[in-house]
Amino acid sequence: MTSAIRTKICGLTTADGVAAAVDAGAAYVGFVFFAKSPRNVDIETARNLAADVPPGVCKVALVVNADDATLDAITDRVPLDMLQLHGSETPERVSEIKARYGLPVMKAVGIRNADDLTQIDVYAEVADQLLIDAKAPKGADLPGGNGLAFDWSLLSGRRWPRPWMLAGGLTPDNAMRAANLTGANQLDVSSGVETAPGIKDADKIAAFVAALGPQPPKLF
Ligand SMILES: O=C(O)c1ccccc1NCC(=O)[C@H](O)[C@H](O)COP(=O)(O)O
Repeated sequence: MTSAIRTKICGLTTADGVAAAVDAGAAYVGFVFFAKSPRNVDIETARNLAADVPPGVCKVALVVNADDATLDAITDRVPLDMLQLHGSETPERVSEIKARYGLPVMKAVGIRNADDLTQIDVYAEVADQLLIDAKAPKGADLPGGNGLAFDWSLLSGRRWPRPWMLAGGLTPDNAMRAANLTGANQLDVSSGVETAPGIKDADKIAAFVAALGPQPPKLF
């Protein structure tokens, strides 16, 4: 039985959403910088939201194939604890970003079938943490945040030399089962705690975190 599971509430866009995540006991809060996303925030909004996050909760900026100018602008203005790379960033680019910004980097790896698992090993060499997510459907507008799960049994019994979190289609109802099946001790959720794309729901956030029991101390 898995216990002591940290949660990341991703795609927060309002002060109420941030407060709901913090009050529920989330270990991470995520801000999405991706224009096509219904969860996209601009830099000033993210700066204001981040200012409300107490110490001990990890503030994560999610970017997709961002160039240095974009990352410079975000990191200059927003007080952050981690960068999440959710595009097709190469291992070399992950290392470059780690060195340039001095922040821990979490690399998202998309999984559809067993062949995709090799990418986890590749990125475990360079990233500080991994986010193992469902691979977006071909032609999807968003590389993540699609509310889709992958076959969790693919991860059963596997271990990696880096901290990692599970994502993709998680909800208050399936979160504990997903953790038990995969061995994940960190879970990330976005759509599963929303009433509509981009609209977070405080009750669903509380239910998601509560479903996993007390939150352990932060890792980053
Ligand atoms: O959430 C988005 O809109 C998004 C946009 C572009 C890249 C990634 C995005 N989300 C990534 C996340 O970290 C999500 O929390 C993760 O994919 C799980 O999403 P969901 O299945 O909706 O819970």
